[in-house]
Amino acid sequence: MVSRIIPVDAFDLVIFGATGDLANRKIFPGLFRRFLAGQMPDEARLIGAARTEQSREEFQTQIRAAIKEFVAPAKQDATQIDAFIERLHYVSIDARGEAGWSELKSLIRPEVINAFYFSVAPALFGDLAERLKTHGIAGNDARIVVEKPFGRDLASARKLNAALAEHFEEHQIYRIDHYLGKETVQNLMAVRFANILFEPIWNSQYIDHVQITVAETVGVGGRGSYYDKSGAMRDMVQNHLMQLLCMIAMEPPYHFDPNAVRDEKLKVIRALQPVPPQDIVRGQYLGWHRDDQEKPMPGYLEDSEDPNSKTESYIAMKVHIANWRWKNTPFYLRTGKRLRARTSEIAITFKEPPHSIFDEAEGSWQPNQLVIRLQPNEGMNLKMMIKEPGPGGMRLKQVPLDMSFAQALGEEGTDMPDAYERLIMDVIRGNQTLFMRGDEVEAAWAWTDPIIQGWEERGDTPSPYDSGTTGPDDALMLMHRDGRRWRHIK
Ligand SMILES: NC(=O)C1=CN([C@@H]2O[C@H](COP(=O)(O)OP(=O)(O)OC[C@H]3O[C@@H](n4cnc5c(N)ncnc54)[C@H](OP(=O)(O)O)[C@@H]3O)[C@@H](O)[C@H]2O)C=CC1
Ligand SMILES: O=C1O[C@H](COP(=O)(O)O)[C@@H](O)[C@H](O)[C@H]1O
Repeated sequence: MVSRIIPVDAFDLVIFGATGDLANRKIFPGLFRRFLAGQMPDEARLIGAARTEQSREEFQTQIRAAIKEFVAPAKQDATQIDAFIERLHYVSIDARGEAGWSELKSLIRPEVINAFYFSVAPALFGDLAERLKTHGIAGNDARIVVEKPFGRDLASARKLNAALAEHFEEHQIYRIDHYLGKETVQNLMAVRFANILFEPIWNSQYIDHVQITVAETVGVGGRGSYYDKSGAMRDMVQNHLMQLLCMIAMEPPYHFDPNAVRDEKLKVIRALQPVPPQDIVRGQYLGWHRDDQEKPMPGYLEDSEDPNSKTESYIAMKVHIANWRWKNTPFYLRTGKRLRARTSEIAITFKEPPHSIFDEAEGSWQPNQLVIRLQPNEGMNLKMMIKEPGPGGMRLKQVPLDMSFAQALGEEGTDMPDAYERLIMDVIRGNQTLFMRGDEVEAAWAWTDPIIQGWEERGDTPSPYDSGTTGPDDALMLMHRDGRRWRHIK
């Protein structure tokens, strides 16, 4: 079975920052894959824009190389690449200058969908928004797509929102959080709201706690200067982990509709309790000499190039949501770089049955757990108690009801669009459900800011941890002292 392709209408998509890393690694390769999938109409036009002076042909050569490097060899069909490349145009534009805009205007067809992807530093968002309007390029139906980071605190996020709002309505603004474009993250909503099984027990009466883990093996090398001003809290928790938490915690929206979904997420963010310092562990990775590598891998302080940096590359925290559904069910979040494995998952641990009828089974009982694997091997695992087979009496054993989406769905489950492809196509379709609304981003910063300010005021230093491990030992204590354990990162 092959996945159902929903065709989009004709469009002109301008990518500002077309010579940059994100455009080359994700955006253009993703657009090529959508082209291969037959989702791009013949009339689609893709226009790259950046300051670099180059011809259309030189830009086409750049994107050819990007496709070669970042698209799987099995998809490298020369005829298809030629056909895709034909759709590419290039305009040299400085976001802060006036040259190039009339050339861009001449390429934009007002009768088709117009979208403008700001794949540039956030400091340029306001300049681009303003010039798109003053040069009469973006009409009232045009869409703009903005990348993260959307601010570094509440004040800067408000400023960015205000700068965009001067020229565009909220329904035209698509704030990207690429986690929302991941297949399994959307599956969370299907699992919760398309099945009757879970909803009656989806609350603090039945759920003991929730663990959200996004573990990475990569360090911050190459992005040290950006990351050092950000840290795991701003880079991952304020956005990606927050969105995962919202998907688990939100009330059922009345409809799968952009504002209905985002209203419910916003309520969750607003209900997040302040987090006291004892409920947060920050870490920073140390250098590592792996047996299989000749050279030692640098520690965070070398990667960040600031030998005194107090920025965290790891964070674990216990979060409470102050509402009826979640009172007394903690959410434990953790994310870090240079950990043992690349694993992203959400684990929901249920409470024990109110009374056990199996006296002999005492001690062997383990809680039901629903584990939703976001990556790798996307799928779900429901851990259940059954009788241990054999004549040994009523002894209980925990077994997994494990489903890998790839296996369950066959070809349909393996050839999924990646997050960026899906989100760009949603922009063209005009569907904002998987994009963050301005008030949502501000609410997330309003919760994050006091936590970061507390570290800065106290001069907190992150705990060092060995690369290739599960993070600092203090993070184990965060759970142990509550009589709980983190799931193993493997
Ligand atoms: N790379 C990634 O994996 C991710 C990136 N992001 C975000 O995406 C955005 C782009 O990131 P990335 O591609 O890595 O950045 P790069 O530094 O690699 O690229 C920046 C792009 O902006 C262009 N640019 C810079 N100044 C101007 C200007 N004054 N006018 C017009 N264009 C300009 C540059 O081209 P030129 O010099 O030719 O003008 C280049 O094309 C950033 O906001 C980043 O935070 C978010 C998530 C992941
Ligand atoms: O936005 C970001 O996400 C990546 C992790 O994304 P994934 O899709 O590979 O899980 C992270 O490495 C990066 O620091 C952060 O900016």
